[in-house]
Amino acid sequence: MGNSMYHYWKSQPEVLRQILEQRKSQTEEFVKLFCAVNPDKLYLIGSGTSLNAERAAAGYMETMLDVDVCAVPSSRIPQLRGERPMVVFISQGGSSTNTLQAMEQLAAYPSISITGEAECEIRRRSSHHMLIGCGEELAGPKTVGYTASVLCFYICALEAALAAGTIGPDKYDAEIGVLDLAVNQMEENIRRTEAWFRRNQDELVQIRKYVLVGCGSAFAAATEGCLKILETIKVPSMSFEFEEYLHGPIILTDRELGGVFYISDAPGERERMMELARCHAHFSPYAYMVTTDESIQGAKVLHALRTGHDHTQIFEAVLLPQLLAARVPELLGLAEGSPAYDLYTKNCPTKYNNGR
Ligand SMILES: O=P(O)(O)OC[C@H]1O[C@](O)(CO)[C@@H](O)[C@@H]1O
Repeated sequence: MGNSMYHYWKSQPEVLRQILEQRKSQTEEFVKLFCAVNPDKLYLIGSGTSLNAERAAAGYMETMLDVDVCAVPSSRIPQLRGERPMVVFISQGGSSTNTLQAMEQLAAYPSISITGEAECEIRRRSSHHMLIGCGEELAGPKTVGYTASVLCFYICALEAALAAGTIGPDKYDAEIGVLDLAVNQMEENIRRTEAWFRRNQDELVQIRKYVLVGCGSAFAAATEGCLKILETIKVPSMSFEFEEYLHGPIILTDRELGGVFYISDAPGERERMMELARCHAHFSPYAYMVTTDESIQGAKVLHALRTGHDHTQIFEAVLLPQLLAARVPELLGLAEGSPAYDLYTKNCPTKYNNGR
């Protein structure tokens, strides 16, 4: 239990609270570099869940810092643009070979690395470094590593924006208040997600393919959630932005498709999404809704607490697929990992020195 995915899943509110509390010291190195470089373009570079965290956080960082923020995969480095670009490498384990390669390729630019592991190759090769703040996550597929990475990007943006004067103290306090609320709500959202799982457990173990549909940050969280589902339950799992789903992918709906619909709170959009969930339920027994609307009732409905701010929906929407990934494999008696993954990475390593 101590190193299980479930254990890390459940630890999220506590870890995130600690990151919020220590935000000044944790972001010190980032803020110093940001103020020295005064970048007009910020590149976030990483792989897998780290890449999903970058993508989730980029929009908020851009708004707070008032600079262009580009989230790119380690293996696809573009020609850097801007007069004063700054690079942020993120790696939870700190040893991904493609991120190390990206660091070599971009050695001429001012950069900082952010890692989960305190002792790692990426840190050894960095001139500037900071920790994600979630400690070592020993379970293979990361849960707290994701939400901690997103929060880490958020606090970097807030502290640097305050130091650079892009936002004033009142705005800063208000933004911290929103993050604080989201982390407090996470505790109750964890409880509600577990209760939802218990109510639906018997049918959840039968689902052989998934689609997760959301808007804004719920879509970003759904994308990370799908990665978790397919890495653990080992079934196809797709995420779509709501309106994009209607433009074709909906055609895949059949009685075996499990659908999770994050119902938007925006008027108009909310009704259209509700209708989509009802349409899915018409064809499949596996139609699940996540909503703040208490008037919608039923065992399949998960009532979530939200702050009313899009960027904090990450911390709520990702909980459901993360819990599926943490619990369903054990109920199905599935083995961890895969022979194909092991064979491939033996011949073509993705971690420096096997991650040691
Ligand atoms: O964030 P890191 O440690 O660079 O790892 C990138 C990805 O590689 C994996 O470790 C798989 O090789 C994923 O779990 C992770 O998201």
